Amino acid sequence: MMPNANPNPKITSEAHLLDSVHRGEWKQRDAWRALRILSEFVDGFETLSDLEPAVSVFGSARTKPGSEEYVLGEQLGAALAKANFGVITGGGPGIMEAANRGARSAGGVSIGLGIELPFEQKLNDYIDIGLDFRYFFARKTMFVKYSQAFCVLPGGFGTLDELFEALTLVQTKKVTRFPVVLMGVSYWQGLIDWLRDRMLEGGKIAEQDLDLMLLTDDVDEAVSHIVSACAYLKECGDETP
Ligand SMILES: CC(C)=CCNc1ncnc2c1ncn2[C@@H]1O[C@H](COP(=O)(O)O)[C@@H](O)[C@H]1O
Repeated sequence: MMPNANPNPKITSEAHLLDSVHRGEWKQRDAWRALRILSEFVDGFETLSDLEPAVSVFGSARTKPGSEEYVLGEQLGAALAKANFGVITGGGPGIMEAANRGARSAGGVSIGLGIELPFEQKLNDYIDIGLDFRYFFARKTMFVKYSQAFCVLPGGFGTLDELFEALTLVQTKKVTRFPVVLMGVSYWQGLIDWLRDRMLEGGKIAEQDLDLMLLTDDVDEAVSHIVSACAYLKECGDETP
């Protein structure tokens, strides 16, 4: 077994909620937890409901400042801000920080939706509107509800979770069709090939499901794709262009 890097991690509220072992707690505590969950939605709705159009940017928490991917995140944040989009991230380090930093440097609105984690964590230094969530599912609702599009840069499990949640919501028409841009062709191409060769070939998804994503390295292409998709959606509703 791998040694745990932190032998005494804090037990988060979400870990208590999802605990499937201590059944005795369910009856006494979960009803109260429901109220805390509700308050998280209320805070999110109240803080974000006046937000101008925005785009969520996802990507690795581990990307180092100054790296090629970090610079791409900064450029994307700045270009989105110049196109009058607020930039929403998970509020953490890495790509999240890069996109917030780029947005702020271009004079845009920079939003961070942080998450309580078992280890010390604070919002990055480039955020104008910041919220801290205890529950991933409440936070995810905010990303979807207050974004016009998702941009996904290279990342790990968290990034894939956010990408596939968005694609599932669009595919099942739980949200109106909105643009999902994958940035970083060499990083994502293997995944796209696998989706085509295994999922599509195996009949697990439809051809049009792959069309939900634009794959590019080009920040201007990403932003103009989002701008035109948003203009189309405004005019025509959620019919596929
Ligand atoms: C150094 C480290 C692991 C810090 C973790 N700190 C985090 N702070 C905020 N959001 C996060 C964090 N880790 C993962 N996420 C969420 O999951 C995505 C990144 O996960 P990953 O690094 O690709 O898997 C982000 O878009 C974010 O929404």
